[in-house]
Amino acid sequence: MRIGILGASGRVGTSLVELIVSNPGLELAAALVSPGSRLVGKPVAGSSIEYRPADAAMKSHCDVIIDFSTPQASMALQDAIGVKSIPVVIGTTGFSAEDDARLSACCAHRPMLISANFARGFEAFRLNVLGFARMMPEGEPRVSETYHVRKKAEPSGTSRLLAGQIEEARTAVMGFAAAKTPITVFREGDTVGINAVSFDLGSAEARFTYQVHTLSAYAEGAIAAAQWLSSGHREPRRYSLADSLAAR
Ligand SMILES: NC(=O)C1=CN([C@@H]2O[C@H](COP(=O)(O)OP(=O)(O)OC[C@H]3O[C@@H](n4cnc5c(N)ncnc54)[C@H](OP(=O)(O)O)[C@@H]3O)[C@@H](O)[C@H]2O)C=CC1
Ligand SMILES: O=C(O)C1=N[C@H](C(=O)O)C[C@H](O)C1
Repeated sequence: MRIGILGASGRVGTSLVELIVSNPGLELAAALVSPGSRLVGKPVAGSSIEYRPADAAMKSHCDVIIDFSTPQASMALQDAIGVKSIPVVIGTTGFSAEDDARLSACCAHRPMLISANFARGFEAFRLNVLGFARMMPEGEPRVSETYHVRKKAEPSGTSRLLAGQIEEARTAVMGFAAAKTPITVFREGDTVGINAVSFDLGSAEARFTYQVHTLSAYAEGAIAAAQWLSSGHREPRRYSLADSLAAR
C-alpha cells in the first residue's frame, strides 16, 4: 500500500514516516511539507523519496493519504485532490465549522476517516466516559487536558469532542439542554497527551484519565485506519474511528 503523508516533518508525521519505512508491507509514496520547508528536496531517511511541497501530492500516486498538518494545509489538500477518489485519513484538528462542512462535502467523492484522536484505547475511554454521563446525568462534568507547550492554547479537538458528546448524552437523558461542559487547558513541557474527565456527584466524584506516552500511539492508529479505509471497496462517505474499529 502506497501511503502519502501530509505533515511529514511534524511530530506525528515523523512518527508516521518512521513506522511506514520500517514496515515491509507499506510504501512511503509521498512526504509532504510546507512549500518553504528547509526539507524540500532532501531525502527521507530510510526511503527512496524526497520531501516534497504539499502541492506535489497528486504527483505521487498514493493509495491513501494521511494528514497530520494544519487546517489550512488540510483544506488545500482537498482542493488539490479535487473530485478524485483517493481515500484520506485526517488527524489534523482545529477546523472551523465551515471547513468541517467542506470536508463532509468532499466525502461525496472519496472515503475519508476523520478523528480527533487515533491513539490506541482512546475510543474505549471515550465510550466509558459517555456511558457514565448517560447513567449519571446529574453528575457535573469537567474536561481537562495537558499537552506539550508548543500546542495552541485553545482546547484540543479531543477535549472539544468529549465535552460536546457529554453535553449531547446528558441532554438526551435529562430531556432538557445540558449546560456546556467546562474545559480546562494545561500546557506542560513535552507532555504528549493527558485527557481527563470528572463527574462531581456532590458526595462522590468519578474520574476518568487517558494518557498517551508516545506519538507512535497516534501514528499506529492512523496507519491502521488508513489500511482499513483503503482495503476493500469503501463507499465514498465520512467515516469515524469507531466505524473502522467496529468493522475489524
Ligand atoms: N487525531 C489525532 O490523533 C492527533 C491529531 N493531532 C493533530 O495533528 C496536527 C499536527 O500535529 P503535530 O504533528 O503535533 O504538528 P506539527 O506542528 O509538529 O507538524 C505540522 C506539520 O504540518 C506541516 N505543515 C504546516 N503548514 C503546512 C502547509 N501549508 N503545507 C504543507 N504542510 C504544512 C508542517 O510542515 P513544516 O514543518 O514544513 O511547516 C509539519 O510537517 C495538529 O492539528 C494536531 O492537533 C496531533 C496528534 C494526534
Ligand atoms: O496536538 C496534539 O498533540 C494532539 N492533538 C489532537 C487534538 O487536538 O485533540 C489529538 C491529541 O489530543 C494530541
